[in-house]
Amino acid sequence: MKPFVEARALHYAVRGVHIVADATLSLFPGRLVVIVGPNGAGKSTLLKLLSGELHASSGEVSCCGEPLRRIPAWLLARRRAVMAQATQLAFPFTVEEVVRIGLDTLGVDARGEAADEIIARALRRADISNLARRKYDTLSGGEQQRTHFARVLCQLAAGRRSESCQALFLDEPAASLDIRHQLTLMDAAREIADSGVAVLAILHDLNLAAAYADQLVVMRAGKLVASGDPAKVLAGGLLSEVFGVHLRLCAAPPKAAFILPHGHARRIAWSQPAQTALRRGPLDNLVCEQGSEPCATLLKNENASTSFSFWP
Ligand SMILES: Nc1ncnc2c1ncn2[C@@H]1O[C@H](COP(=O)(O)OP(=O)(O)OP(=O)(O)O)[C@@H](O)[C@H]1O
Repeated sequence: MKPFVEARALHYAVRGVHIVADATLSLFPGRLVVIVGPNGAGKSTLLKLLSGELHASSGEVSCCGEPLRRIPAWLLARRRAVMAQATQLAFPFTVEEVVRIGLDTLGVDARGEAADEIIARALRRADISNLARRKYDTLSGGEQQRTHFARVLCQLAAGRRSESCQALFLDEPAASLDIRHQLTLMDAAREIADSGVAVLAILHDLNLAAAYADQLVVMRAGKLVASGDPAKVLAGGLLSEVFGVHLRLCAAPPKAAFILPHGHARRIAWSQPAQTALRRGPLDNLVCEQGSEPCATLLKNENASTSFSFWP
């Protein structure tokens, strides 16, 4: 399969400081790539280089085999949607108007029944239909984040009418979300990837990264220091070193589960078989068990057995 977006030997420097160095990465249709790494590692900068928002100091990014910088903005808007880490809005838009921007950027008819249906679907998928008429600047942080997710869903849906291959870039899309909306958003990202879109997400939550990524990329100081199957990347000692925290492996638990942090007590990330099982498993089956220790939430899936990583 050919990559949809391909970056080779990318460098990006500001005033002689290398923010991204020698980054080579391909995004394939149907695959969800997650980038993790400490603050300032260069993750957002790399996402901007791959999405065409920034141009590399050296190296090349191509999309469908064409150099990204040669693709006109109107066509790029149809081929890829970007949810930035933070978005400032200059006018007092309603939620629906912000989501409609996803259509306006494509230069397509943003009025009419078809457009309304795309917008309604995006609002529903991001669970903000009830907020459609609210002013964006009166929303909570998580509601604003879901509004921008709806906007990019809307842009992708409209762009799909003319472009069969697309990419979705998500920069910390779940940072302000509660656990249900984190899972809902990542489920949607997974579904979008499964529909043939190349998805790249930056996440700080290693649980989410482990649960949803097809490929996990670790960045440190501008460089890609690991890339591959999440279970392998998480199981090695690299993450302890990169994040400066102690990580040790635990024995397999009796049931596959996704355990969320309880205070600062523990963080657990699942290996690939459990991720697959979890994705397919029911999310309404909530129990609370982990030996004698309490844990905040545990999503149980009876069918899987697995090992997991444990941050005490
Ligand atoms: N235009 C710029 N001028 C100077 N420094 C910059 C510029 N853009 C980014 N940087 C620096 O480059 C580094 C990487 O920034 P980037 O936003 O890509 O990091 P990140 O990995 O996404 O971090 P975070 O997890 O905190 O969001 C940071 O130290 C940042 O301060």
